[in-house]
Amino acid sequence: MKLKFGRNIVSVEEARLLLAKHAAPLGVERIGLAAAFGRRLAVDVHADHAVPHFRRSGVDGYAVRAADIAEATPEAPAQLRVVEHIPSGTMPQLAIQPGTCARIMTGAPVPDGADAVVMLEMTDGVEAEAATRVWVKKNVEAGSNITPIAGEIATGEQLLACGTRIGPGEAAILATFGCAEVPVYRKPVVAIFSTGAELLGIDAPLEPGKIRNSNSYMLAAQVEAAGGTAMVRPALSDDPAEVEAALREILPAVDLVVTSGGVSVGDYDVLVGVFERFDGELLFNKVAMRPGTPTSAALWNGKLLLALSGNPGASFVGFELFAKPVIDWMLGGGEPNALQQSALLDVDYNKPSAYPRYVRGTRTVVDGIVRVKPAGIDKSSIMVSIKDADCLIYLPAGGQGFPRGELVTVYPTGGSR
Ligand SMILES: Nc1nc2c(c(=O)[nH]1)N[C@H]1C(S)=C(S)[C@@H](COP(=O)(O)OP(=O)(O)OC[C@H]3O[C@@H](n4cnc5c(N)ncnc54)[C@H](O)[C@@H]3O)O[C@H]1N2
Ligand code: MOO
Ligand SMILES: [Mg+2]
Repeated sequence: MKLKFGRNIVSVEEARLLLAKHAAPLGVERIGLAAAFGRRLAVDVHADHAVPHFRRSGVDGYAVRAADIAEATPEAPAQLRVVEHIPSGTMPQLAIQPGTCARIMTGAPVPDGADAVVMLEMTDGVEAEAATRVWVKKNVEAGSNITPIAGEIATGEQLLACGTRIGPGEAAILATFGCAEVPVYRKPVVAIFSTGAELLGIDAPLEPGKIRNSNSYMLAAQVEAAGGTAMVRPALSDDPAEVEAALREILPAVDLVVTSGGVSVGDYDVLVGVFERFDGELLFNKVAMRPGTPTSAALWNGKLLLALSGNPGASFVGFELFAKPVIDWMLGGGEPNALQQSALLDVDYNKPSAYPRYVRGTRTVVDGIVRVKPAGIDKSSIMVSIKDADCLIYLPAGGQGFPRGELVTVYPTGGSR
């Protein structure tokens, strides 16, 4: 099989579908709630009790029978006998009988017999008698300042769906219901290999003709932002047998392998050689997109291998389009483009393209409208502008380019999904 020039092209969407078939959620682990932020739940969460589970006072004041103070005014306050004091966390001991009340604090259980709580500010007490007698200066409606049992959440209600990412609101729910240990999907471990004889370690001095391996660290940061665990492996040479051996060795220990470089038509484009000799299943080896047209993917012993173009811009974009959704599917997530936005193009973009383009973009919001422009020079060999990208600008194929003011679709990059 000769792949270098004979390749079957698939669309970005087709490529994603091919990957999705092999990117099921990983196993489930139970971890402490504080360690689970950002992870995805592996179960539905239902309320096993009501919230609140007692009638809860919303203010500091007196729990009363509304009928007892129906006529109360500042001039003619209603006098009530205080039968007990109820701090938060303490159950009342006495029911409220006509003519009596209980001093009660915010969040405390309202005693039986009471049907309203009057705020402290609406009452007067004589210092010496304050503990036992109060004058209420205003009437309140029955139900005032009391949250009824289940007023917020009913028993049995579904609160969170399997696959939900655990953020602040989810953390509050899980804590409320005593989920000290949370079942979440395991984080995918992603091995990252760069290929190419020109690559130096990042701690090595520069040598003529060589460069330091920046892609591996860029990709590792992308893996972590996507919710995976990055495992940066030493860069590989241009020898297909050596690359195949390194990939075979790491495969059992990881959930996904991402390589960068060596997928084009060059003499030393080693991944092409690996795909020609290996015993896995090639999923695709050309995608209708720019940059990263030669992006390839294979299935090897049940594990996905994603081979990204080596140019830094193409590696970055390829990761966002393909590896990020794979990692999120493994984490129990769903739709990869859920957070796509519409934005106004802020510059003329005059480069037409035979394939859809995914341009690294920088967004701004002006008067509530999202505007976007390319992040620096839009060339896949350019690394330095990646730091300025917060999205990919999708530009469909064909045409004469796109004028400033055109409404375009953008996909947020990095941890934003
Ligand atoms: N005759 C053709 N030549 C090229 C074509 C083509 O269609 N016909 N496509 C060009 C495009 S577009 C791209 S993208 C690259 C893809 O190349 P590879 O995926 O084979 O990647 P390499 O050849 O290994 O490297 C390309 C470029 O990127 C630098 N690189 C690679 N790895 C790293 C790394 N880990 N850190 C930093 N920089 C890296 C490498 O030194 C090269 O400069 O092919 C074009 N050529
Ligand atoms: O297709 Mo290359 O991958 O543009 O940059
Ligand atoms: Mg090459």
